Amino acid sequence: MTISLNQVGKRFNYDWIFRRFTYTFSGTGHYAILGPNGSGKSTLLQIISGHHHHSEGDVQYLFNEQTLPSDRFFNHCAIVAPYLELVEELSLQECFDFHLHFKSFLPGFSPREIARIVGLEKAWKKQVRNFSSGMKQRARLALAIFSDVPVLLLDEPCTNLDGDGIALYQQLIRDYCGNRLVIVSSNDEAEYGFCREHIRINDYKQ
Ligand SMILES: Nc1ncnc2c1ncn2[C@@H]1O[C@H](COP(=O)(O)OP(=O)(O)OP(=O)(O)O)[C@@H](O)[C@H]1O
Repeated sequence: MTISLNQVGKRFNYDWIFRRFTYTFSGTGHYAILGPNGSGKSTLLQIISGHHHHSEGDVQYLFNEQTLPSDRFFNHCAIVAPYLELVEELSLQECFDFHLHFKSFLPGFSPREIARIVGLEKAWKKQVRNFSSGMKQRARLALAIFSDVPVLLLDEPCTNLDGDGIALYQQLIRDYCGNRLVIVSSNDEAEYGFCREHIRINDYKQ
């Protein structure tokens, strides 16, 4: 997968959040979008994912050397982000079943096995509404990282995780993300330390 942004800018009302962002994300690269609070990291990730529309410039997706319409990109990526809510009424088991209507898991992994790997085996029948915030984040990570997709978009992926949770996240990245395109929006090195490419959003103000 190749994602190319050419002269992309985003404006909310009269405020430009960033401008003239030109960059290509490709192959199995690992990229970190860095910058202080409110600088536009999350907004850029949401433009890449298609959740937000850009105000100027072009975003193009290339898959198997063919142009992918932007409304099809969603099938090829999985997202972890604080604004993406789990369905609170469902149990973890139901959550995984629901997810499987849209995306498959990596070959060889059953939902139960995935729950065990992320330390949620005891919560299998528990309603998500009764999960702690860290348990919800583990569930979000599980659903995204074990999705059989070539692109992972991670927005503040260690939000609400304790030390063990952060170590788990880093292990999941090592074990399952080596052969995928990963873009992390963060200002915490524990979240993006594995990324070789660093993009500073503050370089794209005006
Ligand atoms: N829907 C919106 N309407 C108006 N302004 C918005 C909207 N969404 C984001 N913004 C503004 O865009 C700017 C960038 O926000 P964004 O969430 O992308 O920052 P961030 O770098 O991810 O910050 P943080 O590190 O705090 O998560 C902020 O000034 C924010 O207030």
